[in-house]
Amino acid sequence: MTKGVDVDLENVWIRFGNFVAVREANVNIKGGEFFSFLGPSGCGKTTILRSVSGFLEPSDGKVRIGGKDMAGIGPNKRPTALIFQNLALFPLMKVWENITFSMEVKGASKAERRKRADELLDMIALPDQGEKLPSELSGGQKQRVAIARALCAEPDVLLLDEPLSALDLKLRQHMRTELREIQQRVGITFIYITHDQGEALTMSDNVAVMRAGVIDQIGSGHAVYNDPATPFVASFVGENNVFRGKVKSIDGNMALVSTNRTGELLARIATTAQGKLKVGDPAMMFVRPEVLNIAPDTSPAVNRLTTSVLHEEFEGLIYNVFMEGSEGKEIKMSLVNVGKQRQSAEGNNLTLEYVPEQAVVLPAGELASE
Ligand SMILES: Nc1ncnc2c1ncn2[C@@H]1O[C@H](COP(=O)(O)OP(=O)(O)OP(=O)(O)O)[C@@H](O)[C@H]1O
Repeated sequence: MTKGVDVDLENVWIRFGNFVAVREANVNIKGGEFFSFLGPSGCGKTTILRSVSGFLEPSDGKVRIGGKDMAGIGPNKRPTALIFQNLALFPLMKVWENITFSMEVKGASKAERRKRADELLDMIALPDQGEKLPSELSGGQKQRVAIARALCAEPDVLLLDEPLSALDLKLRQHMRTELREIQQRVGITFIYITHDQGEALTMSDNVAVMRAGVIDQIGSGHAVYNDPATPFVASFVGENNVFRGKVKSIDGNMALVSTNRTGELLARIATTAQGKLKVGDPAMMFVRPEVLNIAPDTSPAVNRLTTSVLHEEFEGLIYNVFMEGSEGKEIKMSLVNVGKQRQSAEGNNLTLEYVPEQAVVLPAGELASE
């Protein structure tokens, strides 16, 4: 099987009439990487994928695969294979025939096809299932057969457009691990489209977070979660509490933000804003639910906020405590369940604290809508 090749988008714009679906996309996807485009519905993820697969030409800019400019090269001539949400296996063909359909079209012998099907069935951990019909497989098994069918054509790049969204939650979570394992086994470039941040973070080497046609950030799951480049990324990837205010002072990479309701809050300036954020600038401070804690009486005043508890919920692994925030938004704190029944604080005031380095300050900007 071929190893993956780089996929590059250079200054790619895609317009439909006056509507800009993708704005100035610059992306370098390394050969053999699992790369995801993550963003809400309608942000342009599928449109980007279509420009890589060749079903759509960019209005401006270049798509390169393996360094080669793809302009004017149709989908059948590109070293890519595409997997959709609706897999559409051929219902009357056996699993092994489904997998090797592309070889049959090219006139390969039955013996060759059978041999290749067995290799691919091993690859997707479904040995000895080749004689079954698709209707005799589970949803997850069908998904794996669709992947094997796409891999049979020996693409350099596999494009996956929300392939797990039709599966139920448990299977979806299981398939994340499977997909990642298959990708590591075959070693080719996977480009994955999803609006599910859990999927993107668990499987990807790198993630591009998109908002309304614009790529806000490209980085590892760790980077986009812990060091978001924009308020949109901070509020779209995972859960976050946001506090609005103005920068009161800056000391190195730390900023003190005066907020309207919750006093002065200290946090680390996000990497992209370091050296740019100035005293007096409108800012947003983000602190994740798992970073908040109940403050002991001795903690320093700058990392503390006092607010009233509205309600609590028990989720098994964690207790979620919802408190009064500003602008009608609740503040959420998640406490790990250590096996002791928690005394509910509903109706009381709580003073919270956090480690300032684990909270992030960004210039004020657009948030993701729920
Ligand atoms: N052929 C087209 N003509 C006009 N507008 C289009 C066309 N294809 C897509 N769009 C618009 O471009 C935007 C991006 O669409 P796209 O399908 O890429 O979104 P997406 O991020 O994949 O969303 P979803 O997660 O819902 O599939 C949308 O506003 C969509 O309406």
